[in-house]
Amino acid sequence: MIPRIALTPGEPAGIGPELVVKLAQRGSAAQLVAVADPALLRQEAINANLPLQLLPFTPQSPALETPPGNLYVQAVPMAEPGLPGVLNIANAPYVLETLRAATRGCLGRHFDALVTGPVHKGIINDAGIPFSGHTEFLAGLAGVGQVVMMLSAKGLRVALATTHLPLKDVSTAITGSHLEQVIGILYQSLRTQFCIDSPCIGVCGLNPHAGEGGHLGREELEIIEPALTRLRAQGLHLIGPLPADTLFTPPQLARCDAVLAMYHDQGLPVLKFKGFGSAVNITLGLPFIRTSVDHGTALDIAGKGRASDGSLMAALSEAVQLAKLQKP
Ligand SMILES: NC(=O)c1ccc[n+]([C@@H]2O[C@H](COP(=O)([O-])OP(=O)(O)OC[C@H]3O[C@@H](n4cnc5c(N)ncnc54)[C@H](O)[C@@H]3O)[C@@H](O)[C@H]2O)c1
Ligand SMILES: N[C@H](C(=O)O)[C@H](O)COP(=O)(O)O
Repeated sequence: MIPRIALTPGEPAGIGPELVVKLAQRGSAAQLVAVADPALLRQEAINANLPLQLLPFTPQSPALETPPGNLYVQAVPMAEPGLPGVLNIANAPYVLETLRAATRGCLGRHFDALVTGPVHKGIINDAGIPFSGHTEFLAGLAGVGQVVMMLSAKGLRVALATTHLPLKDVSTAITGSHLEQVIGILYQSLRTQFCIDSPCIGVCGLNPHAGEGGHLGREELEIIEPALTRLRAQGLHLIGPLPADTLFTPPQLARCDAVLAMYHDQGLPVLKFKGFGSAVNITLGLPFIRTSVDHGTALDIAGKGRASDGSLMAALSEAVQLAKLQKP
């Protein structure tokens, strides 16, 4: 099987388009289809002094491998030409349209997976479009109520109970039924997508020292522990809730196939310290495979030829592996 992968380069002023052009230089045993403005990709190739031939993508034809220096393209036009490092609200709708087009292709089974480059959440909001991240946006497009963000580095998987939420709203968002849904999706994905028969999930507490028996917060006693008890009764192997600074130590991590952090900056700094540059962001619970890079738009180095495509390569490789598992 030759997997057909949709690639969205993300924010046109960021490093995403450059990384997609770099990735194309390697060629691929998968069919790589950039869902993007062809003029942007051509300009990036000229800037980087790299060869690039854009080939038309026809969803009805059988999937083909991608020769080095080539890229299939499904065209989505930008509103205005972009400059590296310079955000432009006029192009925010373009960024979202690439995601809509790629998602339609995934839902219609024209693509076997979606690999996303980094978007700039701020400029999309500045353009007047509420947007908190791919994870929530793709769930909305797919009509799925709950998905789970998981980042994976060598030897560590970290999933999040809440994603792009102000810290002051985290505690109220962590309800028993929410945790049961999130842990249920994580557990099933570890079994079916990552082939772990009986996964063990380590669950962080929310408060310092997991609440210190109720003296430093009661969410562990009143919400997290009861949810874990209900899930254990269904046969799930769960550790915790443990203080995050205990769970993120080598002896505890050695017991777990994944860690569930209660909020973004409880889990992702640890994951990125371990694997930034080659880690992969995977959305669990979507009706299609979606992986992404572990970094942002890096406006400070856009157009300077310094961006590393390590995480994009890892995201592509993970997507291909998951697609082959799903459709051998
Ligand atoms: N997958 C995504 O869409 C995604 C992920 C993270 C952040 N973001 C968004 O990106 C924007 C900028 O975020 P930020 O500045 O916090 O993080 P960032 O990852 O863009 O940059 C942090 C630092 O890492 C460097 N860096 C990042 N990627 C690199 C690469 N591939 N090669 C070399 N150096 C690299 C940058 O130059 C910068 O110094 C924000 O709007 C944020 O929301 C998007
Ligand atoms: N939370 C992610 C990170 O820090 O790497 C990033 O913002 C991307 O999230 P989405 O895939 O939802 O855009």
